[in-house]
Parts: sequence; C-alpha cells; structure tokens
Amino acid sequence: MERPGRLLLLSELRVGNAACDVSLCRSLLTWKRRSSSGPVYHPFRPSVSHSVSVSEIISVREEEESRGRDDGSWKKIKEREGKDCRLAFTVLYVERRQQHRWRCAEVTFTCPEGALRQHWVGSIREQLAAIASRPKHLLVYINPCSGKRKGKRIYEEKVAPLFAQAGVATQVIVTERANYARDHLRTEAELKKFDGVVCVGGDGMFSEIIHGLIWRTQMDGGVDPDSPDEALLPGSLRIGIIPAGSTDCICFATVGANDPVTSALHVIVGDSQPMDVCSVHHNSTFLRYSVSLLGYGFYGDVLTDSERKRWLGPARYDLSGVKMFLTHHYYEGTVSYLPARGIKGTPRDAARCRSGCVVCQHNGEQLSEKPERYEVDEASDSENDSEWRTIRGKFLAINAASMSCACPRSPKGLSPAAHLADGTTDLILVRKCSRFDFLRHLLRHTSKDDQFDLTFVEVHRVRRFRFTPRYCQSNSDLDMRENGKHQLFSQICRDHPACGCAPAYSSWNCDGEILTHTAIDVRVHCQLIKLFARGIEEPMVFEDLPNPCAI
Ligand SMILES: Nc1ncnc2c1ncn2[C@@H]1O[C@H](COP(=O)(O)OP(=O)(O)OP(=O)(O)O)[C@@H](O)[C@H]1O
Ligand SMILES: CCCCCCCCCCCCC/C=C/[C@@H](O)[C@H](CO)NC(C)=O
Ligand SMILES: [Ca+2]
Repeated sequence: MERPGRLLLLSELRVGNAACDVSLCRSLLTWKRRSSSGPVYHPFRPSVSHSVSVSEIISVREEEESRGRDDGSWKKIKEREGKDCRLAFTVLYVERRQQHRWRCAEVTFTCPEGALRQHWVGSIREQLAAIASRPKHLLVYINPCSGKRKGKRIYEEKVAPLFAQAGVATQVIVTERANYARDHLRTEAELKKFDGVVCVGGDGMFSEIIHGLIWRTQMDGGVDPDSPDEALLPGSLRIGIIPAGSTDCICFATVGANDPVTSALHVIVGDSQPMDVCSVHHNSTFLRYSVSLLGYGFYGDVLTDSERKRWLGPARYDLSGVKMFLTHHYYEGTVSYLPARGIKGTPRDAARCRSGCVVCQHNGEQLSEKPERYEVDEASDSENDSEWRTIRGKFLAINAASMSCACPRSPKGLSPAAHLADGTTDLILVRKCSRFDFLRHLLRHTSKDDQFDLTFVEVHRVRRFRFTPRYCQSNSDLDMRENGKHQLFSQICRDHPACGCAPAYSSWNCDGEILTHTAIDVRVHCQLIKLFARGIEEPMVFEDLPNPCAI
C-alpha cells in the first residue's frame, strides 16, 4: 500500500477472478486489471481501467456471508474466488445509460486481509461524509393522484430502497388533498430538520412545493408577496423531483429524462441546479409563481378542457390539444414587456442550456454583482418608460417559457434555447393565423424545424411582461368575463365577420394550474430556487457503445 501525493490508497484487489490495481485518489476510485492476469491481446477487450468519481459513489458496504443469499450463489462465489467473503466490500456508484438515464451499478472488491478491507471501506466512507452537499435528511411529499396514480408505488419500489442504501433518512407524507403539501410547508413543516424536500408527482405537485417553500421564506424574511416590485428571498432547501405526473416537464428539462431512479440518484449525490421563478400578480395582488409555462390562449384552453377529463390520465392533454386546435379561438389583448438587456443568449440561439451552462452562470453573476442595474431595470415601471415595448393584437397563443419546457411530447420544448437560470423568460406571441399555419407551428415543436421561423410568430427574451385582454383594461377582468360575455362576443364577431376564427376569452395556464385572472403582471426572479439536479448533461462521445470494461 502506498500513499504518494494525492493518492490515498493503492492496493492489489480482486474483482471477480481478475487481479486489479485499485486506487483511491482524492476524487477518483479506479480499478485496472493487471496485465499479467488478462489475455495477451484482445482487440475488443483491452485491459482498460475503470474510474468512478467519488462524488458519484452512492455507498460502500461490507459483504457478509449471511447477507441473505439463500440460493447458494454466495457459497459459489466464495468457492470460485477461493477467498473468504468477509474480505469483500462492494461499491455502489452511478452508471450512465442512454438518454440521460442513471442507474446504480456495483463492483465488489476482494481484499487479501481483513484490515485492508477496513481501511478501504473506512477511507471511502470518510470521503463520502466529507461531501457537504449530500442530503442526510429529506422531507418527502407523495401525490397519490398524479399521472397514472402510481406515485406511491414508484416511491416505495424504486426510490426508498436507494435512499436507504445511501443512508438518507426521510420523513414521508402522502398528501390527502390538493394543496396539502403547500399548506404543510407554509405553516407546519419543521424545515430546519431537513436538507431538502422531495416531490413525488407531476408539475402541479412541484408547483405546490415551491409555493409552500417560497411563501414560507418570504414570511420568515418579512417580504410582502403581494408587492410585484419587491425582490424575493431565495430559499435554502433544494427540491428533488421524482417524476410521477402526466407531463413532468420540469423534471425532463432539468435532468433530461423522466425516470424515478435517475432523479433519486441526482438527489443522493447532492446535485444543485438553480432555477428562475416568475411571480404573477394582478393589480398588486399575488396570484402564483411559475417556473415553466405561462400560456394564454391555446395552452390555457388545453388545460381548462383537460381538467374536465382528469379521469383519462395523461392522455387528456392529447385529446384536449386536438379539440382546441380544431376550435381555433383567437384572443385580443395588449402585451407589454421589458426586454432583457446586457445578458448573454437569445431565444433563437442554436446552443442549449446544459449542465454547467455558461449563459446561466454569466447572467446570474451579473444580476447578483450589479443588483442596482437590475433594480433600475425593474423599477422602470412606468408604461411611458422607453424600455418597455407594447404590442396590441389578436393572438392564438401567448406563451412565456422560463425554461425550455421540454417534455416527452416535445423533446426540444416550447422555447428550445431558453435557460433554466438566466433571469429571463421567453415571451412567444403566436398571432392569429390559419389553422394550417398554426398546425405547422405546433408540429415544429416535435421536429427539428424552428417553430419561431414563421411570419406570425415572434419571440422576445424578457425580464418582465404584462398582459391585458381587450375590454378589460381597468377593472377585474374576471367580473367582466362573467357579466358581459355575450355582449362582448357579439361585438367582436361584428368586427370580424368573415375571419373564420371564434374570438373568445381564455385563461392562463400557469405550470399546469388555471389562473383566476387574465390581466397579469409577470416578473422573473433569477435563480430563486434550487433543485437536486445538474441540468441536462452533454452526451458522452461513446455513450451508445457497450461498456468494454467488464472484467
Ligand atoms: N391527495 C391529493 N388528492 C387530489 N389531488 C391532489 C392530491 N395531492 C395533490 N393534488 C393535486 O393534484 C394535481 C395534479 O398533480 P400532479 O401535477 O402531481 O399530476 P399531473 O397533473 O398528472 O401531472 P402534470 O402536472 O405533470 O401534468 C395538483 O394540482 C395537486 O395540487
Ligand atoms: C396537433 C399537434 C400538436 C403537437 C403539439 C406538441 C406541443 C407540445 C408542447 C408541450 C409543452 C408542454 C409545456 C408544459 C406545461 C406544463 O407546465 C403543464 C403542466 O404539466 N402541462 C401542460 C400540458 O399544460
Ligand atoms: Ca430562464
């Protein structure tokens, strides 16, 4: 055993039948088959070394003869290896699979003597314990009604065993009604006891969690959530998402896959991904927070219609999507926005927000280093201010995507170049057009073609925007909708006798929840929350090749 420089341990251990040089450096566990015990030369099975970053080790366990193997396989291993199994230890680590999925792989090392095993196990455990970002105690909320109603089973079968293996303690709460988790976080949860919150469910459940946490942080810090101009305080707890919903776009866009095991592993290794949050107000009254999609028109209508079809499960969105496409309503109103200035990135970039994104880092640093500049921008509140732009028109859809909103239905998302943590949202305006053109736009969400490269679509990267539907400029538009609906409809229809579209009122789809008001004021809060994620990783060069390292 040697200890040169940064090398902590170097030993000859066995992996299966092969003798290996195994080393533990400060950040890397490496095992390499000794050339003498391998074949002389094999072109497809070279004597490659296998390395695992300590940051991606889940846990290490000592093997015991009585570990519950009742099929005799333990005895067989012992006989085959000619070793005492009490000398073995197993390292569980993250292994990358295709399409951003992670799995828990394991490798068992056999030592020549017990003291050496103790040394190895102790050293690895010491290194793991030194990783301060790993959560030790988590508060878990499960929505039993999400998606296909499998949240509880997914957690119990796929996630809880991994948390147990990694030594993560949990308090698990199965929600009893909508907003149960939000209310619990707002008032009851003893947040000081936890290093993070885990949400088992879909985008709506995640929305509950952030509403509870953000609200609690503002209350504790004396911030008035009703003031659209006040900067919000960031919370300290990270949030993990175990996808079990219908769209799961927040999980997909921050991890790259909707896979419970992958998400659980990102939680265990203590990843951290900051995320922008939009606050939505109506006349200085707080309505909601949004992290993914704020959609008026098409996406608002799809959501409203699909809520009546919840019993259909995730398929409700497809059915409502087709129905709303055929209905072809357009909406009149005024959109004002404050363009994002002095930042990197545009909504038409070819580059994507990926793990370690430099655009998010740059813009985030700029906003935290020069808050006065941000405040000046934000305080440019007056409608007359030259920074604000105003567009009046007829729209089929008004969407604000604070991140790509990628999901299995649209793997590149509503705004493919949007960033998770750059302090901006992409405001997408789809003007009134024919059904055929709108279909072209929609279908481009599912292909490589640019959905913004159409004359009736425009996209702006903004820090803040407002929307006011026509005829509802001053008072509560909700009241107007209820009192004057028929009168307004006939007026608009007389204005446009042969348009072929039906003018109407829509609702805002706010991360999958329907807003009660249509006139809204939206402001982006840069990197307000953190997730147990790292953004979508760039694929490795040889990702799709089988692992040649099997010893
Ligand atoms: N115990 C419960 N009973 C009924 N509804 C609940 C319960 N717990 C949470 N909810 C509500 O269920 C709604 C839908 O949940 P969720 O978002 O998890 O699933 P989904 O709608 O199927 O998925 P997605 O939002 O990804 O499309 C949320 O608005 C949430 O507030
Ligand atoms: C007629 C062909 C239509 C193809 C259209 C494909 C476009 C899909 C784009 C989906 C974007 C979803 C954005 C996510 C929004 C979530 O916040 C929300 C709640 O989960 N989900 C929905 C569907 O509103
Ligand atoms: Ca953003």
